[in-house]
Amino acid sequence: MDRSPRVSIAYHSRRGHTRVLAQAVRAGAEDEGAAVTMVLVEDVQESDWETLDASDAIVFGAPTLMGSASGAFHAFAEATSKRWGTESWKDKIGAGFTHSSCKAGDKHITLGYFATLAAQHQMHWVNLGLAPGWHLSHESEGDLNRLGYFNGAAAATMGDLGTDSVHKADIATAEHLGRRVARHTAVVLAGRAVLGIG
Ligand SMILES: Cc1cc2nc3c(=O)[nH]c(=O)nc-3n(C[C@H](O)[C@H](O)[C@H](O)COP(=O)(O)O)c2cc1C
Repeated sequence: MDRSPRVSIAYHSRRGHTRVLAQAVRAGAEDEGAAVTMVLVEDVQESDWETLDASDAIVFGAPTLMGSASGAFHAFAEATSKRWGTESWKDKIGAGFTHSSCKAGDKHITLGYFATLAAQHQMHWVNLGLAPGWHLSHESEGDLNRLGYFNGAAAATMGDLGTDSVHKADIATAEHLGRRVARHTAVVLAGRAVLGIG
């Protein structure tokens, strides 16, 4: 493969916490050599659609609101139906992350929804790839994947706290996801090049 993996992060954030995660995913992916573009799903321009269409991987991100991805993200997901119709995102890499106030807060539904959206587009889902942290008595809240999710990166910040309070372990977990997506995308691109399947 003679080019960097192209990774887009398509996300929504109301108050900035999910943006902190998006920036961490970006940092991790860039650390692994990916070219990363951020797409704000509440304001998708034609150039953003072109960026998404040209991406090797798309990472979905949104706060969990009322037990699922935010309404703005769902509106974006509906707008991707044109790509669904043309199967133009088929075989891209997909992954996801979410933030909410509660430690659990039904975030698994948001991550599961992202995986379903990727499956509808016939994409390949990359999970978090971490054992759960902070689940044995000698472990700590500072562990990677401290909230114990598998389908993507999840973070929790109490509802009255600002973006400075996003937990360092959650930021590191999001960085891990970005590195994993970039690495896996590079492997897929190299494999396709060797096999001559584009
Ligand atoms: C309408 C609404 C619904 C919410 N629903 C949930 C929820 O289901 N679970 C949860 O843990 N937090 C919930 N929250 C808290 C949000 O997840 C939290 O404000 C959000 O993740 C902050 O991220 P942001 O700064 O990126 O917008 C809700 C907040 C609002 C305003």
